Amino acid sequence: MGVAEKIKEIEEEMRRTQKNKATEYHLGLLKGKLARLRAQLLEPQPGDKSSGGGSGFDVSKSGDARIALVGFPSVGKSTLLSKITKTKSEVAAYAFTTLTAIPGVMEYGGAEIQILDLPGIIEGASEGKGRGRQVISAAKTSDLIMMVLDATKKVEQRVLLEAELEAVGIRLNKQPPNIYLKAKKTGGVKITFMAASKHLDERMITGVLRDYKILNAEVLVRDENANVDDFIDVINAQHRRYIPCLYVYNKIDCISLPYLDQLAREPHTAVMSCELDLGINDVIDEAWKELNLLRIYTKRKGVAPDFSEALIVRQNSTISDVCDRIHRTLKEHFKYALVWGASARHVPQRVGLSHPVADEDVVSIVTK
Ligand SMILES: Nc1nc2c(ncn2[C@@H]2O[C@H](COP(=O)(O)OP(=O)(O)OP(=O)(O)O)[C@@H](O)[C@H]2O)c(=O)[nH]1
Ligand SMILES: [K+]
Ligand SMILES: [Mg+2]
Repeated sequence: MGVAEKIKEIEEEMRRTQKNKATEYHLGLLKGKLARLRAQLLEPQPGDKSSGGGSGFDVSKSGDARIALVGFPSVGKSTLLSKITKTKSEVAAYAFTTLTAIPGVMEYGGAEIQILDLPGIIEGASEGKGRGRQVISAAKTSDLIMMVLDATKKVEQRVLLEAELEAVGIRLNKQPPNIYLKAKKTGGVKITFMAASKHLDERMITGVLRDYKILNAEVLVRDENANVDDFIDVINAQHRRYIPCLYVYNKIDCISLPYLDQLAREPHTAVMSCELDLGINDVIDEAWKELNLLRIYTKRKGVAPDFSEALIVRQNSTISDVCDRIHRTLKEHFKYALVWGASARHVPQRVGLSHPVADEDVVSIVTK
């Protein structure tokens, strides 16, 4: 029996099994097996270069971040790319207009963001239907997934897409589980719970580990809410990607106002109409927020700041990180910095290396 058939069989058994306290352990083991088989499916097959699990489209990363446009056919991914970048990607009313990854560059306040237009995917994509596997592999390399949805279609489209991404190890808007796992050579399995766990116990953990042939390990469960899915994610950490996701509903020109209002209130969601040029800027602003990056503009003494080029740092960065981005040895000569912007209490504020910066701050470094 091939891996794909084994997966089908387990999925079937899980569907047949009623969910209750008595079957919890059995279901947990099945989930572990399923994740193990899916990981096998993602390993590149010998002699299989293009459709192989691991490989996406051959587009090199560029700029400060990459956003992947993922969605069913004809939801308007290429229309959006053509609107927000200088790249033109073919747009048409029929499904699978886009057949490969089309990169474009979006300028955003001095930041350069690569936008990847991708072929539409369909249910079964994670098992390799259509270009599904390649599309998902490309999505896995992105810093943000923009899930483009057709506001006129059923809400289930979103759940279906999420399940496809989930199946290949993408976790949307989620932090890695707070569980420590280290395989050992000897000593058996040692499990410590930092607090009484609501969903995990020793039997479940050792049972799943045994299926992965891990017989010696140290496990530390730090989160009382962690469940067996989280534990399986930790075992399969090398195949997991935790990626922020912005749900973008397009074609709002075709839906009612109350429904539009309802969609717009969902978390991590933005709504737009490429046709009427509505909401596009909000989509871009929201995407920038989800990326968790900060734009810092540098200023030389006596000269106006240069807003055409931003230094990009991660959220929670400090002046120290900004210095590192400017030059490797700048900190050695650092005296103080002047900051204008949201992070400054008064402008300009004189600060040290540990001062946390905010998006769109203007920073001037004064050296000894
Ligand atoms: N009503 C309406 N139609 C739109 C909107 N945006 C795009 N469309 C139409 O939707 C159709 C599909 O657009 P595409 O951009 O080709 O969609 P896609 O997601 O790239 O499709 P594939 O590449 O085939 O996966 C085209 O006929 C567009 O003109 C919109 O905001 N409102
Ligand atoms: K299309
Ligand atoms: Mg397209």
